[in-house]
Amino acid sequence: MIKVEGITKSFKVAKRSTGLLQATKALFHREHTIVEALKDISFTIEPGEIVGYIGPNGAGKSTTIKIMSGILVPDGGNCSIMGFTPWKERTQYVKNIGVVFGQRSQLWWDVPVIDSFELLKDIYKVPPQEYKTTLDLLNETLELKDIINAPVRQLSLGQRMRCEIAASLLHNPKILFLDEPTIGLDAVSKIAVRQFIKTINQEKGVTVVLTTHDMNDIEALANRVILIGKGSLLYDGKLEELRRRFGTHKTITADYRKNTNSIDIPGTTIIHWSPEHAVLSIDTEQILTSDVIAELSKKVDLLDVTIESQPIEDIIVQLYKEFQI
Ligand SMILES: Nc1ncnc2c1ncn2[C@@H]1O[C@H](COP(=O)(O)OP(=O)(O)OP(=O)(O)O)[C@@H](O)[C@H]1O
Repeated sequence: MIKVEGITKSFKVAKRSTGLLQATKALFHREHTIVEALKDISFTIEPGEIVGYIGPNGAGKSTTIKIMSGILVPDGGNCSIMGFTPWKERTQYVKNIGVVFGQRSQLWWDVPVIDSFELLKDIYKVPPQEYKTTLDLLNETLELKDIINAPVRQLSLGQRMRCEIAASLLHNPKILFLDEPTIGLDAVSKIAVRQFIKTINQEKGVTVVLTTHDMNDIEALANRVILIGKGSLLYDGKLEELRRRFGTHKTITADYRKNTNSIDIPGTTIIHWSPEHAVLSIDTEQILTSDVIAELSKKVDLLDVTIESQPIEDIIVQLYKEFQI
């Protein structure tokens, strides 16, 4: 469905000069630097997938989404999405995709949301009956009824985001590009947006490409992640595999009968200790979790034990450090 092959994109950025002399010189001769936003990016995405496209600030995520949605033209490489080259056959192509940029609005600021929807219906030439059915469904699932008649400028961020997502789906696209759809939302709105994305993926088979800095979005939605850093693709695979390969720590919390002996176990670090309670971090490359529990039970009279995997957030931070991005 989506095939990206060897995409490259650079931006020419004017160097900013400090000081009056340098600024005057810059009037006559402006120096530029080249930012390589994407270097040879390739991947394919199958119909019905939800893919998390992640990486630190400036990695090239938005640039990729803009190329895939036809807004930007790459310097090199190919991109074929449902048989279209996005930036070449834009008018036909955009009927098949929905795009949400969390930081930018596609709705008209001063008019009621419903007026923006009507306009989008006309732009995309959505048949009236199809529009009504889709709108009814969106109204219900995104709970738009109370906000649809208000102008966008009066909406909270969470309310606006629900409207943005609805707007991107009015023409029943097969693919949805979401660039940070949960940015700035409160916990309840984030869960609602995630639930909705899951529903349209499962019930309507919409393919979703999602960029986010919120690893909870990724855990809740994406089976597969593509990680980029400084314009290069660093990992493409299952989230579970990422956890297995790079998640090298677990946390054990233990409650036991009063004990003042040492609970030092090689391969573990004591994060917290008291005579009846301890929290240990285990390096799973050095020792098995089951061996730690066995060792612990020799040293103390265990009452309760919980084991937690390393949060995906930590694994990603560790990866960014490892890849030096
Ligand atoms: N229009 C532009 N002009 C100049 N440089 C740009 C432009 N758009 C992006 N860049 C640069 O390209 C690089 C990639 O930017 P991009 O917005 O794709 O990153 P990102 O991964 O989406 O980052 P973030 O997580 O901060 O949104 C950055 O170094 C950015 O400064």
